[in-house]
Amino acid sequence: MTVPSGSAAPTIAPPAITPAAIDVRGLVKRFGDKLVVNNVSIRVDTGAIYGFLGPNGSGKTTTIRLLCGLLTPDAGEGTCLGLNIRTHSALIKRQVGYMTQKFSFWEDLSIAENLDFVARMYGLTQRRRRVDDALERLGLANRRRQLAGELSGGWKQRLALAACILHEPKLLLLDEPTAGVDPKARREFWDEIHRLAADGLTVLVSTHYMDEAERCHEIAYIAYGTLMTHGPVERVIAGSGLHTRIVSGGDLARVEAALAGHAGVEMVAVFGSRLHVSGLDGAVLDAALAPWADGGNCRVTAADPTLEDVFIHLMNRSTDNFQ
Ligand SMILES: Nc1ncnc2c1ncn2[C@@H]1O[C@H](COP(=O)(O)OP(=O)(O)OP(=O)(O)O)[C@@H](O)[C@H]1O
Repeated sequence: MTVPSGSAAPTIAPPAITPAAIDVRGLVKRFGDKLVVNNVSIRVDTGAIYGFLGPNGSGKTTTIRLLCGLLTPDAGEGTCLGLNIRTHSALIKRQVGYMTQKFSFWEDLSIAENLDFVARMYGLTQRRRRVDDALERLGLANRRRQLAGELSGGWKQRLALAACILHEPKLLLLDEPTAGVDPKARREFWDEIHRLAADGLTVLVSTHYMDEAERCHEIAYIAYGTLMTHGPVERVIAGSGLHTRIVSGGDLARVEAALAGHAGVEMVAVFGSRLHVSGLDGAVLDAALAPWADGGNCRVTAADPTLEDVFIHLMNRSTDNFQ
């Protein structure tokens, strides 16, 4: 391309730097002699959906609470929404919407009445406008008069989410928000979360579902207080160092039994008519599979590890020091 003489050379715009919604370093939390959060540092971009995964009771909820000043760390520092998590927790809390695992409604009140009740409880101004906005945002407007007790699991979760955004928070904390909800309702719930994030809301969500993890912009895997990996899903998978082979055809149950516990084979599991085999060294894996690929009638192909492969691998490598 030629630049006409006399005109200024085109300038290259610098990459957009998103301010961090959360930026914390070295967070530590103990309950009694149990080290529940061990030196965790995390940065979450504004408008990002950040997922927390890990075994039950391994510190996900505690970490999320520390990140936004709902709990005070024993060590560590940082900011949430630009405010110091130690000294400004009251200010942070006002800008946080928290959907706990146990949201409760008044079953005999309608959806709109439940939301109005929540708005009154929190002393919000412009209640009517806020309730109408939340109903509209979450596709609940047509159901506003339906009793909460009659709602299916998916709609109940939406009502819970509506209650969390009534005060127009900047940060949403969702603690396993779709546990027990069917796949279609879960997908719709996540569509809503993406719409909220697109409008600038930052979302921290804990989940045990792989498909939900894959819908997060970034994820963190926490096992027994330790942050084992974090980043965008593709980077977490690539950084795992795992190699995976798919075995099909032949007597898969026999292959599985032979490979379980075999040196170099970290994981082996049947998925329908295919066997997933993963390990840290591709050559060792191929050597373990050679008798089945060459002598047997199995087909062995290389594949990318899935997120589930990576998480099971991480879980196998971590030790439960909470017991
Ligand atoms: N207030 C508290 N006092 C004492 N122990 C606590 C407290 N809160 C959490 N714990 C303990 O800290 C550990 C981590 O709990 P946390 O709820 O953060 O885990 P989690 O990963 O969110 O679990 P889950 O997936 O089951 O929801 C658990 O052993 C739990 O029993």
